[in-house]
Amino acid sequence: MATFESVGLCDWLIQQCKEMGINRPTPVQEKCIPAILEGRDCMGCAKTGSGKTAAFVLPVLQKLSDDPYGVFCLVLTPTRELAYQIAEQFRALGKPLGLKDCIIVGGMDMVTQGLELSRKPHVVVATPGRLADHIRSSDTINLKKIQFLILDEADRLLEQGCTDFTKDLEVILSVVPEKRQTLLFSATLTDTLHQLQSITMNKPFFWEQTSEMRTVEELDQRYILTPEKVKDAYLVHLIQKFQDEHADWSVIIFTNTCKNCQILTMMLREFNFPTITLHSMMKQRQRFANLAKFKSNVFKILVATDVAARGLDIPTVQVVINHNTPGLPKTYIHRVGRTARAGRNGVSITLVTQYDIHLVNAIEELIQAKLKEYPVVEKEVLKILTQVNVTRRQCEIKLEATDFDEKKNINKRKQMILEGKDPDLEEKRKHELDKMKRKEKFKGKTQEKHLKKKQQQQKT
Ligand SMILES: Nc1ncnc2c1ncn2[C@@H]1O[C@H](COP(=O)(O)OP(=O)(O)OP(=O)(O)O)[C@@H](O)[C@H]1O
Repeated sequence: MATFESVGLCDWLIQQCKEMGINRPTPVQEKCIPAILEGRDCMGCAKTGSGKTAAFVLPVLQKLSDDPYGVFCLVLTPTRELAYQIAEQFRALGKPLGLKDCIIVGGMDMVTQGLELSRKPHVVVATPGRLADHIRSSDTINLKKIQFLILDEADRLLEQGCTDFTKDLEVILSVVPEKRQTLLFSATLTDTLHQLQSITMNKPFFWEQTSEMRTVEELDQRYILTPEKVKDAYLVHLIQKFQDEHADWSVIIFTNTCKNCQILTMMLREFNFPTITLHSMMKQRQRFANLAKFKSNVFKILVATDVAARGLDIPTVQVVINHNTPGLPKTYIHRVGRTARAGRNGVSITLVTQYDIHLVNAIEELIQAKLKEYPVVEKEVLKILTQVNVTRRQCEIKLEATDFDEKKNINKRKQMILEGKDPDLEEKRKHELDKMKRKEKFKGKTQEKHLKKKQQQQKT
């Protein structure tokens, strides 16, 4: 069995790991640490909660202690909360070095960040958008001598999703040296492999955990088939059950929109469940504060959008509930990976409507496992159905009375302007597109009707 000595770590780091309760390397650490210490680029693909962060933090710290100078390492990651979490790992493991780190994320003061950057931290952990803003607006940021560029959740950084990082990445890549070590990590690297390989320079060391299943064995993966209208009653029923039977468990509920997040939080609070929320329409300070309250167990239930789907490491999370079935199987892997971390057990329950069955099939194909039905006494759920739906409606009305939608609209327009688009023109385009889609749908339906009529006529 490998040890931290056998993978090449020096004594002070081994000691520091021990102090943190980390005694033996996990497989991703065992394979990737020696390659990184050798000076190779590295791509590591291992399941959620398998210790990928320490797989890059430890060798970087070792190299840094050999030759500490200037900005040594740049880590990019898709979310602000994750940036803080990674910086914490650097700080904890690098304590004996007196490591100086700097976190550059959106939603925080740019001037303070600029000052911190100018003090030459050893490690910069950043979200791409804000770091690119700093690079564009100032020539004092010097990343020309970094030795390591790390892309955590690398596939997310390179995919063109709703938050598209590719332009910001181009800006960042244009100011870092060509001669560097590039390290890419994620639980879902393989489908963006080609794109990722173009970022690494010298033939990277690639390691992927070989195992039939893409999710961890300690995770009990369940589903509940429910009509859309009964979903919330199931949710309240499940939360009540977990509260009654396992008072110390923490639960994350994932949902698809910020508004839904807000409404579900309000609704669960009406039922006196200690609930808190995390989504991208909140002020950044509030996001951090809510996450801290959830981590410290002050609130046991977190309702979040996919902003919390990747990377967050909260050991007390025993249950993940998907209030909506994720459209992308990859998102499912990351969401349910918030529980059953580092060898612990966990349960995930996905609420599935009759329209989502194809999504479940796609998920099962990717994870190479079948979800099992979660047993529920339906009678119990139906008992609370009316009360839950009335409460939800009341919460919707309450939220409509606030400026939530207006804020959302302003945020959307702000984002478009930042992306160099004209919000009015975009709105017009969207309107036209919707009109065309409606027309097509109508045409399809009429054709279908016509066909059915014809078939009936032929039968008679
Ligand atoms: N060798 C080890 N032994 C025991 N625990 C470890 C070891 N390495 C890391 N851990 C712990 O395992 C937990 C999960 O690690 P980490 O957050 O790095 O997972 P990950 O692989 O990056 O997951 P994700 O894909 O969800 O981001 C952390 O709490 C970390 O402290």
